[in-house]
Amino acid sequence: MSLDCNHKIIAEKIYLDNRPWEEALEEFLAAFPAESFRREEIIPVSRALGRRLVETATAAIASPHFPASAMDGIAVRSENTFGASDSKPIKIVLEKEGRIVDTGDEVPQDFDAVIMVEHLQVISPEEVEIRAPAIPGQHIRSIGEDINQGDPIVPAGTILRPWDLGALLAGAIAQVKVECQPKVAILPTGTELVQAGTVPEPGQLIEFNSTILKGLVEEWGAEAIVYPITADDEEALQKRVEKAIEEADIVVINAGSSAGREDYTAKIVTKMGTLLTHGVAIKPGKPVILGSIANKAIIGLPGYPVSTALTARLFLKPLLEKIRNLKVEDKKLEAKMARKIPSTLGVEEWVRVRLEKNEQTGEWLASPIKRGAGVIMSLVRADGLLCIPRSSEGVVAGEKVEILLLR
Ligand SMILES: Nc1nc2c(c(=O)[nH]1)N[C@H]1C(S)=C(S)[C@@H](COP(=O)(O)OP(=O)(O)OC[C@H]3O[C@@H](n4cnc5c(N)ncnc54)[C@H](O)[C@@H]3O)O[C@H]1N2
Ligand code: MOO
Repeated sequence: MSLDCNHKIIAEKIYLDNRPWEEALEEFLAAFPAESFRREEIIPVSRALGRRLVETATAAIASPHFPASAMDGIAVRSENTFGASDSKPIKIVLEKEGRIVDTGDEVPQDFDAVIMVEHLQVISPEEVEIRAPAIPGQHIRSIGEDINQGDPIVPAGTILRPWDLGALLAGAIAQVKVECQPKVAILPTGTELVQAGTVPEPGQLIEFNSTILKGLVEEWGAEAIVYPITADDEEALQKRVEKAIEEADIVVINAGSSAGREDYTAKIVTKMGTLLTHGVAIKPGKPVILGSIANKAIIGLPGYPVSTALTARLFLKPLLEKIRNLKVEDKKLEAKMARKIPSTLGVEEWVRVRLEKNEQTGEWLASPIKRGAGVIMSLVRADGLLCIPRSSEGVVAGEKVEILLLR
């Protein structure tokens, strides 16, 4: 918008779409074949948690790769122990017939059993007595007991878990070929914003949405690249977007999404690529922007923090899931509404709720929290989100609802 000389507001383009978000999302996802974002890289095993393994990894060495004692005690030759009993104890001369070993130590050659220290009677510093025979192989972890050299350790396609990484390292695999994480550029915008750590003057606001987004992006298995704050300046924003498109697969522009004088996102997407959606029928988060520039995905997330978080959840999460071919499951819970919440027909509304358990019935009771999209504390306080569908004018007290958990 702009002001004419009589200071009246002149509308340039105020209308936004009012599409169902599912329809906008479907069209958006269809614009990006997942394969076009998939790349592979070789990285140290220690950094590969949560990554998809591209090639089956086979053990370079066996584990253990030497016969290892499984207990603290002495290594013996089992043949020297046969016949030992309470009535006929056998003496073992240390350094000759027995060697002291701790758990994990190599069992010296020619020794084929370990007797636990609890089962020894010390006669002198050089001699111990045993009262039961040792079975050959007793308390010895043989070569390859865990992993044989050349054995497949983790099959291709596995999303690597902590113990997968441990097994790879045990098999002397130091590096693995994995799928790259999608890269998400996060561009906070707004002349009023100042970097966290700065004391804000009146009119200035501490920038924090990029930290929320970075956390979400990492939770959803992608790499976040947070850019410095861009002022509300069309040329500056365009330059940032050009750079971000070169560096990332997905560019998230935060704020500047609605119809204000300094809201440039939709304009820039239209100029540089294809604007698919500007505005969906949800509250909060209505002015979301979806598009593409040079085959990269562009998402304009509304600036209010709750709108930012919700629209990221609705549009960025599914795109990352498509690229990674992996769903990050939502946690849900059935609850009963503590009181009535009215909602606008035709708009899907997402309400933050607190949950309380009725210890007698075991039922969960959901109470709505303040609705403002600028109230970050509503997310801090909330246990979950309730979605009131477009077709509904609200929920009534006692109604059974499904809550998307935030904890
Ligand atoms: N005339 C109209 N005004 C507005 C409409 C509308 O349809 N017509 N939509 C409203 C809705 S709904 C939303 S949501 C907001 C979205 O606004 P923008 O995406 O353009 O964001 P801004 O106006 O720049 O910022 C809103 C608010 O959020 C703060 N903000 C922005 N970025 C950050 C950040 N990185 N960290 C922390 N806080 C941030 C910003 O300072 C503002 O206070 O528009 C309504 N207006
Ligand atoms: O869409 Mo806005 O996020 O309702 O306030």
